[in-house]
Amino acid sequence: MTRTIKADLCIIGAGSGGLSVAAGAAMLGRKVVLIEKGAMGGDCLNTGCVPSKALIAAAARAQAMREAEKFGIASVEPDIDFAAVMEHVHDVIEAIAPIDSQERFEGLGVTVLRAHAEFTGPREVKAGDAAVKAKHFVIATGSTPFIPPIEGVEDVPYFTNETIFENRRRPDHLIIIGGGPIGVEMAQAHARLGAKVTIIEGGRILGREDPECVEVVRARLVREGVEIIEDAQAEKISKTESGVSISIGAREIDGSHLLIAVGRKPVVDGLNLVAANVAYDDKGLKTDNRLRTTNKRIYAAGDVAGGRQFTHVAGYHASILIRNILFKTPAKNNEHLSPRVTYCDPELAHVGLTEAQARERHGEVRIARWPFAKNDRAEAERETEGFVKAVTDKKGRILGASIVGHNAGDLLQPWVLSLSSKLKIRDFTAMIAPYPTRGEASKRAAGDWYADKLFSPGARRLISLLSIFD
Ligand SMILES: Cc1cc2nc3c(=O)[nH]c(=O)nc-3n(C[C@H](O)[C@H](O)[C@H](O)COP(=O)(O)OP(=O)(O)OC[C@H]3O[C@@H](n4cnc5c(N)ncnc54)[C@H](O)[C@@H]3O)c2cc1C
Ligand SMILES: NC(=O)c1ccc[n+]([C@@H]2O[C@H](COP(=O)([O-])OP(=O)(O)OC[C@H]3O[C@@H](n4cnc5c(N)ncnc54)[C@H](O)[C@@H]3O)[C@@H](O)[C@H]2O)c1
Repeated sequence: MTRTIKADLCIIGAGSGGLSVAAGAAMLGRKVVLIEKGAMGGDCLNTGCVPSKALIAAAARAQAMREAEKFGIASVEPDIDFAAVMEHVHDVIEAIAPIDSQERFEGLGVTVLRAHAEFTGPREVKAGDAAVKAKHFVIATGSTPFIPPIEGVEDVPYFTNETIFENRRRPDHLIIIGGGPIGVEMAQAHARLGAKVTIIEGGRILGREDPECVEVVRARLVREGVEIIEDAQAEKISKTESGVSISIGAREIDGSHLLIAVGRKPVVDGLNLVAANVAYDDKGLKTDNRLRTTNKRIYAAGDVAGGRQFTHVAGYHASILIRNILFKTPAKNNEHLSPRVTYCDPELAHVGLTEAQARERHGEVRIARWPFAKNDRAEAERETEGFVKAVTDKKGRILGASIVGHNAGDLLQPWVLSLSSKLKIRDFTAMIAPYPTRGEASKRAAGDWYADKLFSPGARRLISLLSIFD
């Protein structure tokens, strides 16, 4: 028999987006129903950010052992127990899982239903034996791996991010189709853990990023033994005795395992969105700038909203929805100010416009730059690859920043703040940065922006003139 539950807010999907909306609304005293058909925590906790970063951390330890010699410590080839590495990955998931758990959310007062949800009308959802009637709905159903229609793909075994962290046997030769963030992060991690790795990329690896930064990452990947084949379309995949074979033109690449990482598609199937009057396309739900769908009582959050696919963006969407739905203040989605970081080594972090985008939109731009090769901390730690690069308009308004180097994701944060707070490059020069930190490179980049003017013949003349007061 169907039971009816009435709520202020019904959220479909307990991933990064749905959980953040649910927690905020429950803590503000609203009656919330959260529906999840799979594991609590969604993609990020179970098959995305958390396992990938845990695997990357293990791989970094292995690499540090190989490179210890530069510190006067004997380098050794690590003895890697791949199954134990995956145990570590799952330990990390388990350690974080309680924060996203059903128990925690029930403790906050949320009604959690573990079932597939689908709309039965514009203001009603069915989930298991429950019919949920709510004043507002949030669709936060995320995304799944896109599997390209390459000939033979249906007849071969392959990993996606949903299965690769279950693999307990080190691949002899992992072929990765797709050189985006998933492809690059997984390539380096597996190579460092002892697998031979080949990336097959249709365009250029990390194609959204500043090419100058990508070159630094590419050089490191190649140095560590990752084979990168770019501008290459996989035309056919076949099963072989030892694994798979990929045809690219006349070339055949044989490997033991295959990972497909060519992008993700929004999860809209099975929601009966027609009954809810919610429009969507291949990119996701159609929303306005307040994240409302074509049904004004139904909102979107996270990957399914059709914008950037990051956990911090899903969390940001949640804050926009809380303001729109609960505080009734029209809050706009400005996710173009959100950063992105690829957690390869060296990391590649970016916010705002790239140099190419800035030149296209603003014409004349100026670049502030500082290499880690001129940073004392980087030198002490023998991690001098990469640089800070910021793009400004003629007057010093910051338009974007890219950092490639060790810990770039953390180093990017002041630049993220500078964009959201509309700071200028001179604000960086006014800051006192602690010595010796890698973060000093950002201040030095800003100083570099002024170098031409500060040390110009005109400035020298002025100083000479002022010396009459000595
Ligand atoms: C390998 C990998 C690494 C990543 N690394 C990072 C990173 O380092 N940093 C970063 O910011 N982002 C990263 N991401 C992206 C990040 O994981 C996603 O952007 C984020 O998880 C999206 O959250 P979401 O809430 O939109 O969707 P999800 O987390 O996918 O949650 C959606 C939930 O909805 C449920 N659901 C779907 N349909 C229904 C239904 N009909 N009824 C009930 N429940 C339903 C699903 O089961 C799922 O649990 C990574 C992604 C991958 C794949
Ligand atoms: N560090 C992070 O924050 C992080 C890490 C992993 C994933 N993510 C998120 O997950 C999303 C999905 O990642 P992704 O790497 O799967 O997708 P992506 O869309 O970012 O990159 C996919 C790559 O595959 C290539 N490609 C597409 N079709 C191809 C084909 N047939 N043959 C060869 N190459 C092909 C594309 O040119 C592109 O470079 C990311 O965009 C990001 O939002 C984030």
